[in-house]
Amino acid sequence: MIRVENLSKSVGADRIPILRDIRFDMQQGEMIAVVGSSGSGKSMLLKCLAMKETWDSGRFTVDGMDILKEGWSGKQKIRREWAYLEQNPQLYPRKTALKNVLIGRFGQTPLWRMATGMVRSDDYMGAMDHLEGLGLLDKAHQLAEKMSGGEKQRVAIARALAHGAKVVLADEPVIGLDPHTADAVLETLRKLCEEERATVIAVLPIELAEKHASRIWGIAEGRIAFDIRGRRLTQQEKNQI
Ligand SMILES: Nc1ncnc2c1ncn2[C@@H]1O[C@H](COP(=O)(O)OP(=O)(O)OP(=O)(O)O)[C@@H](O)[C@H]1O
Repeated sequence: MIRVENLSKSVGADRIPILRDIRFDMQQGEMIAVVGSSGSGKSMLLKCLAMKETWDSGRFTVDGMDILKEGWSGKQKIRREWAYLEQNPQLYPRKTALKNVLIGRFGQTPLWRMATGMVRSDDYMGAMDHLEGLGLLDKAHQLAEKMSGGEKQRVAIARALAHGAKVVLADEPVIGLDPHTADAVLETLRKLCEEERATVIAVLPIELAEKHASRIWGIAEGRIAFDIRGRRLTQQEKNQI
């Protein structure tokens, strides 16, 4: 179980508040969509959860561990077990899509194998399966630098899946994708939740959130304005964000 209590974050010399008193519990297997207008704090929320940004205050409990109190080892737990997919995914430009996905398994691969570049066949098959699931089988041997933004996003998702991430934090993972591919990517993430019991938190447009997510958080002025499950947004909720 993951619990966040009173997460607040402000920035700059003037301490402008960006996140205010965020609190929630989430369980394994949930697919949570974060919706809200531009500048409402969606990306900052994901960055704080990924421990890419410091917290001003709050409590963050994951599997019974008090992440902020644990300091470095708390941060390491999140970095090891969670995947953060930023808007512009960081890939190795001179490596192929497949190699970029396999790099995601390095945390679980012996050092000598990383050094020699020898990859287990089940790692290879797993990486190809993930690329296929995300519609990238024909791009497996293409250099990352030659891929479009949407393709790079999908390689980054495949890498997170190959890494066996327990929680995937995805900032606008389907931006720029055609509707068919966007649906396929979100289906893949949903399957990950259902079959592997992973948790996904993704910033999405409202219509895709309603179609694919099991839970929707509406963010307004750095607060969770609503937290709903298993239904579409009401007009009143849409007006809140
Ligand atoms: N490092 C920073 N310094 C100053 N202001 C920041 C910083 N990071 C974010 N902000 C501000 O915090 C607010 C929330 O930013 P955030 O990127 O979380 O918004 P968002 O909801 O993800 O927006 P978008 O949908 O446009 O990506 C914005 O007003 C942004 O300008």
